[in-house]
Amino acid sequence: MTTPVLQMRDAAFGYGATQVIADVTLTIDPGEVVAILGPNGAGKSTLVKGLVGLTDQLAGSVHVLGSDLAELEPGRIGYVPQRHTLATSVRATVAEIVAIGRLRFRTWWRPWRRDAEGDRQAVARVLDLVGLGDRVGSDVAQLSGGQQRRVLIARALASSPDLLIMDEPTAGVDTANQIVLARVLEKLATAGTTQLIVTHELDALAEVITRVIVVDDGHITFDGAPDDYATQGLSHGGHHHDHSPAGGSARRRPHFDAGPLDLRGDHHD
Ligand SMILES: Nc1ncnc2c1ncn2[C@@H]1O[C@H](COP(=O)(O)OP(=O)(O)OP(=O)(O)O)[C@@H](O)[C@H]1O
Repeated sequence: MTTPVLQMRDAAFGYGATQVIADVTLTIDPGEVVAILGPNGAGKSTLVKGLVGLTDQLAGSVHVLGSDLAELEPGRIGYVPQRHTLATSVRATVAEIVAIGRLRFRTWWRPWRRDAEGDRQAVARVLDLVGLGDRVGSDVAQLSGGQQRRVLIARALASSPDLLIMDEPTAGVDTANQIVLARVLEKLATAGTTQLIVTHELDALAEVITRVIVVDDGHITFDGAPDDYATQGLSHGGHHHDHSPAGGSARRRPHFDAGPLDLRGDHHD
């Protein structure tokens, strides 16, 4: 039996004493590409931010590949925040931003010893993957919003995460760039990258999604295959209450022979 990438039981998340989302029980297996849908303010961001320590876990258990979330080594979960671009007065090149994702592979006891060639290759590889292989040396401020979003995806991928979380990756991006982004996510899915994507634009990502979770008013109200969401979910106004915690009916990607991205390079000591 494969170890689930993510396993949550009766988990709740919020801000300090304020609970925003509760009773989250779900299992995500390797290779699944899960869309999290739901109205504004439902608690989608609060849920995914809880997985990277940006909101507080207030109840239940959360395990990532068998490890308790509280003990998880940084970088195991890649995170692309919502509505975030790289417009800044601090100048940085695309490669410099993406290289931040490599910090996971520096050791605290020897921070100066780095595998410069391994880092360079990993950065080049993730930039190729997101279609920005020719922009390595560009100033990020010169890139479009959609391209900056792809730089952030590359930065998250540079840490070779077991799970890639993206909060509304296609929001505020024009249709042409949405298509480019959808292709990037498809490529990642083919490589076996497990993805959790908060989105309002399911249509743009229809080809890549293997499972849909709907969050409404701080609870999961649907968890199942995209086809079931399309047929049952819509006919019930998007609020299907036959909640299947283990996602047993979720469609699995029929083929993925490549393993998850491994960009660790030579970080052995
Ligand atoms: N820093 C915070 N402190 C307290 N409450 C917050 C904080 N940030 C968000 N909330 C509250 O948490 C609730 C859920 O917000 P969240 O951003 O998770 O929703 P969402 O489903 O991601 O919405 P959207 O689609 O608009 O991004 C909202 O009622 C919001 O007011």
